[in-house]
Amino acid sequence: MGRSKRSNNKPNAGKRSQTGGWKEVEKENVKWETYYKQQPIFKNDEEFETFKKFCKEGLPLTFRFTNGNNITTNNDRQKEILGLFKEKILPNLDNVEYETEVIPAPVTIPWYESDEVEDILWQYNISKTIIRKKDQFKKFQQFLVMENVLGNIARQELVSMIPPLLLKVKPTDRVLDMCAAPGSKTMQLLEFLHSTEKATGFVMANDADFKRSHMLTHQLKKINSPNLIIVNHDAQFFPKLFLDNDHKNFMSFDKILCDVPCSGDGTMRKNVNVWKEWTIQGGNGLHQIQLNILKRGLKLLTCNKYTKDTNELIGNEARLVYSTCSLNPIENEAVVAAALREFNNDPYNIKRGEKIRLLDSSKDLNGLKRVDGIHWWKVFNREADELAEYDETDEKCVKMNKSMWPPTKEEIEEFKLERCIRVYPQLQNTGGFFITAFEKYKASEENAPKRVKIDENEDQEALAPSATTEPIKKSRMPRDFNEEPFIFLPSDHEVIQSVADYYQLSSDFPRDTLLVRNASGQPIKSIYYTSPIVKNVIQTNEQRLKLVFAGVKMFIQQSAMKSTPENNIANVTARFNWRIQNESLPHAMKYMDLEKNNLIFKTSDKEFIKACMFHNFCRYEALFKLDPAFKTYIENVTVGGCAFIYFDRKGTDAESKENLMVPVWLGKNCLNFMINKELQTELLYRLFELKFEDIKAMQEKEAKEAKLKSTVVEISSVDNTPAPESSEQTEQE
Ligand SMILES: C[S@@+](CC[C@H](N)C(=O)[O-])C[C@H]1O[C@@H](n2cnc3c(N)ncnc32)[C@H](O)[C@@H]1O
Repeated sequence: MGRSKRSNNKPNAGKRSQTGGWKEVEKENVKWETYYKQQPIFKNDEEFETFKKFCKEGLPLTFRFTNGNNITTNNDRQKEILGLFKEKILPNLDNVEYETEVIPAPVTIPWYESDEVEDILWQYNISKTIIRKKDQFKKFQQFLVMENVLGNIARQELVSMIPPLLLKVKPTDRVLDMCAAPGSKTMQLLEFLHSTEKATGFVMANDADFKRSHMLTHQLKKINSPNLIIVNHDAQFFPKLFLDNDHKNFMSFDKILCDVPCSGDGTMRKNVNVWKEWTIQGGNGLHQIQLNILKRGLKLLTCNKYTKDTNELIGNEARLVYSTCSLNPIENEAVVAAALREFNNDPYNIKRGEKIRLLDSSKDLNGLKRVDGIHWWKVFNREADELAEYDETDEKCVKMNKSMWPPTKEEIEEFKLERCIRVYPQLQNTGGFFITAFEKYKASEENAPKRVKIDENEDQEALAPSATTEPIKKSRMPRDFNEEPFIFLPSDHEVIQSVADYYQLSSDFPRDTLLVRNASGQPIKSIYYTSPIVKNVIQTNEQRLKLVFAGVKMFIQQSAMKSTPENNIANVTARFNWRIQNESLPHAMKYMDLEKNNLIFKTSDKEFIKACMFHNFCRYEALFKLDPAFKTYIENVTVGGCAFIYFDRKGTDAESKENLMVPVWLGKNCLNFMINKELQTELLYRLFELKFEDIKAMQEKEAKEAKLKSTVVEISSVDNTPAPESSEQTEQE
């Protein structure tokens, strides 16, 4: 393997010293070493030394080809970008020489399977430092960054991808990600939810940290899912949500991810400060909160039911995955054992006949090298005293919890902690991770206690301030005071009527799931679209949820034409100022008839598309010359509004090329592709094989010219606002 001490010890692995110089973190920690050597994790010192050696090295690069925001259509984009990587980038990465090393080519990871596309996950044993230093990698890095920004490639540590895989999310699932920020696992959950055309379930991503919960919004925008809800709660007290408007039934979740806060000692290859900061107290101090979050998750989980005679699962399997990026048994097996012990002995659960157990995942993720969970471990206090058992009268046990100690002999039999998964850095050159899957089930009826009527109020989860059955007064509304509200528009609202008419959306377009985010409740700037289930969850639980984000921005009003009482949008016939946001087009497209919709101009002419894409404002005369059919189209369409160019690439090009539909703004004399600068770059590279340098030069030239003409070219703005007023200005000049 191309691993050299020098190349993998990253120079940025440190912190500025007080004198201003760069101080490298020393990759040694005696407390950590002593602690782990005493645990029954590694067979002998030699095995520990191998572990330590890997912990000191930089991590390989891992990247996954996703379907980006193309989630509701087919996998053509994913296949095309993967094909491009294999054809144009990969050949340059084979056995690259660097100083005295030869770095082998990237390899695929077989256990990340997708039904549709092969080879979606890659690992390349090279550090970021070399990538930046060596010119040969420049194209590869530009490609990675470009596709990552657009959400077509996910950069995520290999082991961090395991928990969502084990959750086995289906498009119909109600999914809760309890500790979600920064959101790399939520991305995967959404990818799985949208693995078929129609996702009827949803993913609720939660984080207790207010800022981090807002960060999730930014991160997850890449995937632009109308089935996502972002909330901000302490997961220990996550509120029980109602299922329906009459507030009679509580909702349970089919899949729950509990990727809890942890000491992170499995991430020391990436987060070098762990070497400096690791203490015994770090893990000990997190044990209780980890247990509380896990217990809350188990409470909210759907209970699996089995047939009486054959013990077969009825319906879909519900499961919860608990994970940490730590290898410390106090944060892992001790938490899992305590949850099993407490849940299965809780009189409330016994009364309901509900139990929990660990699932056997040994047949899952075929090819992943892993080690079984452990049954016993040593417990140390912050002074590193080894404590044989918990004694509340012993001073040494202050700040310790009884649940930190290993299970009894009987419990070992019952708990099956070997079903937990431990992944060590040396097994397949990754970080360290701990993962285990739980199910909640009803004991088969022969053994179950007689059915008893359950009084929900007995449920101790009233712990949660917002989980009372009393209606919550306005002053106690959990949403943050400064947050804009989420207000659904009535389905017969005139603006909805007008967008549906203008874009010729079919009658099954869900007109009642569009919302606005302003106090007036009127569509002023943007209209967001959610899936029906998301609308139901939000409306039913308005008083309980601290909602951060939901919905994808679908319609945006052009600032040039504000809707006023005098200028009633419904009366505007010559011009229409609500455009469709490019990223949300895959959702809207489902309700458009591509054959009959006369806003769509179809072409398979590469030169035509190139001309449109190359210039921010492309004059019609030039385009008429390239494709005379476009003249007829323009003569019959309303200029001064949004329309679409559909680029059919199957006819002219080889298979597995993505057909593209792009929103355009039609001015009086020219056309403007409404895509942002990042997508413009990507498409010019992907479709026309232009070099990055040439694309950049072209974009700079366009921007300069636009400036010279004092136009407001906003093609690069985040909102990809095409600024029709600027088209107008350009045309007038
Ligand atoms: C290990 S990180 C989660 C990583 C995330 N799952 C991912 O893959 O990107 C733990 C997260 O838990 C959040 N957190 C800490 N305490 C929490 C609590 N009581 N409830 C919910 N989230 C919490 C932290 O803010 C942090 O973002």
